[in-house]
Parts: sequence; structure tokens; C-alpha cells
Amino acid sequence: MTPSPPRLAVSGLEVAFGGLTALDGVSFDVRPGETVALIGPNGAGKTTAFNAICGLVKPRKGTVHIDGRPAPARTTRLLAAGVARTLQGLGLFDRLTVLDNVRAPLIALRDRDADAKARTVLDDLGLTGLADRPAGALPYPERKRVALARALAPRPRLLLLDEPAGGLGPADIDALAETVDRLDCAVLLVEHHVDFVMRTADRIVVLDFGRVIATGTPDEVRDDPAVEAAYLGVEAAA
Ligand SMILES: Nc1ncnc2c1ncn2[C@@H]1O[C@H](COP(=O)(O)OP(=O)(O)OP(=O)(O)O)[C@@H](O)[C@H]1O
Repeated sequence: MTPSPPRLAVSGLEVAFGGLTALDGVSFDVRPGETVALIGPNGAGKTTAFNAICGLVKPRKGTVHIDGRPAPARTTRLLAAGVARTLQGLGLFDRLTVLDNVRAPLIALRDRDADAKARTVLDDLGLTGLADRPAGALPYPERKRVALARALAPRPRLLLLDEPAGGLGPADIDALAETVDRLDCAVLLVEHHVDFVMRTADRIVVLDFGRVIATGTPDEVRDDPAVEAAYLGVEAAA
């Protein structure tokens, strides 16, 4: 039997901004059900990798495949291919209610069960009581949860999370880690919060200066001297 392809396969990705090579031959994959964290110091290329996966920047070389097929470049097509993402800036429609924000991707997909699916995900994330509030009126942790709910509403097979723990306090980070652990889709997350990454990731890919310098389980990566020098050492000294 042919093994099924990875949910996400990134191969030989090269991205340049003028003379700056932001990604230099980056390859990694995310298998079904797996949570992979992309970490590295500031400027390592994490966001650029995310953006290349979503078609927001065009690679000079390399490929991105979703379930064995070339990744589409437009958000709605990515959604239709089973890929959803959150944004660092959240990108909520502040004047719309929480429910309408979460329903938005389902409506874009012309999903007839938009209302029921949106309400289910609100329930899963403990947001039902806020369904009718304008998203812009909520405190940041709740807004962040709404952004996660919106990404989960179409029931993606691959979820891309851009700094999901950023700006959250310890209690919200704990709750988020539990939520991520419960997800059955594949997850790729970019995150600076090392404890959160160590708790949630099955595998970690470490970038430095646009190259993958290590890949492994949290324990393997923690013990890797190159990683300590490039990233964890910087964190530890901070
Ligand atoms: N649109 C752009 N134009 C020019 N240079 C860019 C652009 N986007 C990113 N870069 C550069 O590419 C490199 C990688 O940046 P990127 O934002 O991907 O890193 P990062 O690992 O996400 O960093 P951070 O943790 O600070 O968000 C950096 O040197 C950055 O200055």
C-alpha cells in the first residue's frame, strides 16, 4: 500500500527579498494529526515560511504541497483544500458579532451548515456566552480565542497558528495548550513561547538565518547544542 502523503510538505523553499535570502532551502513536513512548531530567533524566517505556505509570498525555488497536491495561493482555495490559519494581528471584523466572525469562512465556502458549525466551535472554545457581542468589544484573550474559533470553524485538516500564545497570560496559555492538544487536525505553529511549544509540539523545526538547523522531538531539540546557541540560549539569557 502506498503511504498517504504528508498533510503539508515543504520542500527546498527559497525566498528572497531583494538581496536578502529570508529562506534558504527549507524543507519539512507535517503529518496527519501531528503538531509541528516552527521556532527560531527573530528574523529566522518563520513568518516568511508561513506566508510562503499560504501563497502570500512567492518562493524563488521550492514547493509547498497539501495532501500531495500543490498548495493553492488564494485564501478561499486554501480553505477549500482544508487549510486554515490565524493571523498575528487577529484580523477580526471588530463591528461584527463573534458569531458572524466565526461564520465568515463557512459562508465564504457556501457551507449550508454555517450556523450550526459556527455555534459548535463557539461551544467547544467556551465562547457561546459571547456569540452576540461585537468582536471589537472583547478583551484581547477572548478576541484571540475568537480568531482561533474562526480558523477551526471550517474543520480544517491543517491549521496554521501564527504566535497563538503571544500576548496571553499563564492561565490563557494553559487553556490554549489544552485546546491544541485536543485538536485532531494537523497543526503547524510559529511561536516564541518556549514552554508552550515544548508542551504542545510533537515535533519542532528550528530555523536560523533562513535555514533549518534542527528537527526533532521537544527533548531532542532542547538538547541540541546548535539550537541552544541559536535560540534557546538567547531565551535563557533574556
Ligand atoms: N516584506 C519583506 N521585505 C523585506 N524583508 C523582509 C520582508 N519580510 C521579512 N523580511 C526579512 O526576512 C527575514 C525573515 O523575516 P521573518 O519575519 O520571516 O522572520 P521571523 O522568524 O518570523 O521573525 P520574528 O520572530 O521577528 O517575527 C528578516 O531578515 C526580515 O527582516
